[in-house]
Amino acid sequence: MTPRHARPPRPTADASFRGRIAGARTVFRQVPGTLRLVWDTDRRSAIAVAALTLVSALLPAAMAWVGKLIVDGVVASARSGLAADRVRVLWLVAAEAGLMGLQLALARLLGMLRELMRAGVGNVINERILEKAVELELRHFEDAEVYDKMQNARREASARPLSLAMQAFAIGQNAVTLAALSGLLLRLSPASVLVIVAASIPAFVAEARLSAESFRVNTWRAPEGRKLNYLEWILTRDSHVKEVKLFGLGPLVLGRYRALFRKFFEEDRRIAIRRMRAGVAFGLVSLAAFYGMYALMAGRAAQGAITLGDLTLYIAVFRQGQGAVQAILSAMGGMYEDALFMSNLFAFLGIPTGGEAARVRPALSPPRGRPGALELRDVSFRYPGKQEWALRHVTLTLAPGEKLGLVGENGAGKSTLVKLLLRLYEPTEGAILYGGVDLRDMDPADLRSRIGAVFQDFVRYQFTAAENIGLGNPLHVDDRPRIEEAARRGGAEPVIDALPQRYDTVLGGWFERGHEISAGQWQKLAIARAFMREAEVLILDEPTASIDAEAEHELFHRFQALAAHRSAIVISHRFSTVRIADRIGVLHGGHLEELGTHQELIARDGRYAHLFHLQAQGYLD
Ligand SMILES: Nc1ncnc2c1ncn2[C@@H]1O[C@H](COP(=O)(O)OP(=O)(O)OP(=O)(O)O)[C@@H](O)[C@H]1O
Repeated sequence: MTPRHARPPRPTADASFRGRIAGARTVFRQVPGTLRLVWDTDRRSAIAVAALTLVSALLPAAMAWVGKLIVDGVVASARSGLAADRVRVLWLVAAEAGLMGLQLALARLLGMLRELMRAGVGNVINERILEKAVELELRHFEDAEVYDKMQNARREASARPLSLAMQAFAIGQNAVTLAALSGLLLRLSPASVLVIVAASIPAFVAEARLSAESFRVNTWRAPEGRKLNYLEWILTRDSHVKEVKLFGLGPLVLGRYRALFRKFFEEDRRIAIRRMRAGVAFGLVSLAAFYGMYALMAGRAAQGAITLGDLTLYIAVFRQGQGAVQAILSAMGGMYEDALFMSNLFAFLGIPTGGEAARVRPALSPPRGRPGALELRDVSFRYPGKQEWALRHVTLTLAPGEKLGLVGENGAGKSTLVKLLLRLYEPTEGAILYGGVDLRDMDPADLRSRIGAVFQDFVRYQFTAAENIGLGNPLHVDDRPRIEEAARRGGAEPVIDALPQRYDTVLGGWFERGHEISAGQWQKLAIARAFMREAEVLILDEPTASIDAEAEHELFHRFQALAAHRSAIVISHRFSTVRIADRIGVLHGGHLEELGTHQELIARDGRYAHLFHLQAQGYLD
């Protein structure tokens, strides 16, 4: 079950100017880390992009200057009527065409490099996220907040870092362009440089605010986004289709999907409209600034104070300058948004792990080969963030080689006990010892390598039958004789024999040529998987839920023989199964209520005896 957490308060922006500056500073602190990430991923492309960007940055000024020379040349040539002047003009036009061609080629080249980098960088980030996911512990996956962080990071991870780097390049490029243009403009009118910059600032502020809002909305939305994915999943998964059809769930789920989507869409629409309004308003401000200055310069040209070429230069430079300023400001806005998302990614990558590491160094390790005694000393456990105890004061010792049956109603705490034994969680109170060593002092990998387990919700790997078994021991995933032996021990041989390509048959319906098998057959493979390792302790959490009575009988007798030297814990709702265990524990509401042999518990005439007779009666009737 996924624990429900109280929803965090909806984040509100600190609206004060100081708060905003501080917020922006925190956000932009993500920039160096991100750039380093991109740099580390693909240095050669990064250098190439930087060099090409620099060349592109100088082109607008060069073209504006050539444009001015052309106009002045035309005027001069018209006045002089000399052929040499005409030829000079033609050369200038050819030069401008050359510059345009260069610009075009550079833009394409940059586009291609960006595409290649996008794939490379995206992949590296995704790998980091997956590596982190491998590092995370079960408690993280069962924590909705951490889960949301992961989804948030995954959603945006591949695109954002490169986007941020490209925004940084765009800022650099436009800054160089602007500097070159300003150099030209200063000659004519220093005031216009100031006008260009001043007219663009309000647009920038608006853009940054809207970016922050769009980020807040997206982050806030993560839990709902997950719900949306889940609804989509219900309607598109093969495993759900039977119930969806039978109960006619399509319209209901689709309705919920639509309602959620509409809510998202409304928020997006609101932001898009505000963006559009701000864009129009501030665009008009820039336009007014441009035409004001244009009128001024046209007047000066009309008076003959500047040449026609100067006026042309002025128009080109002013337009391009304004474009460059706006590009810088919008790149800064975009960078702000990217950096916000990167803070999400870094937050995910920064989730502290290693909580499972052994408390002592070097970690303790009981002797291998023979099972050790498994001891629960007054163990109590509460799931993180929960008030109720899932296990309370459980004390129990499992002698080496002993087989323990565990029974109890749904929610009694049986699976929780298994999670503690595997050290997927630690006891809130008390301690668990294996071979005399507290589990917290052992390396979890060492502990887990000694345990073979079949979980209630075992996995159906959409791989070959051989891999489905071999994955029980990654070191031997290709070791066919060992896999065959595990299949024999786990009673999976008949399943394999019935498959068209035996061990090489791809199982499940997800991929082409996949061969679907029954729930019981899947379960037999899962049991065989547990036999892939020389486990000291076997844990079977309801291993027989899907297999038929005859197979169950056979499994348990084989199991008794195979597990002769191993300890075992078998959880089952079938009393006919657990009765063959050496001792049986009855869990009730997290308490170990009864413990003893089948005979002892029957003689005691308590809960076990009651439930046993109830089930036996059911069979007899
Ligand atoms: N991940 C979790 N987070 C919070 N509470 C949980 C979690 N998993 C189980 N619980 C709670 O802990 C208690 C024990 O659950 P557990 O899964 O151990 O029961 P069980 O005996 O294995 O039941 P079943 O026979 O249905 O498999 C239940 O009250 C359950 O609601």
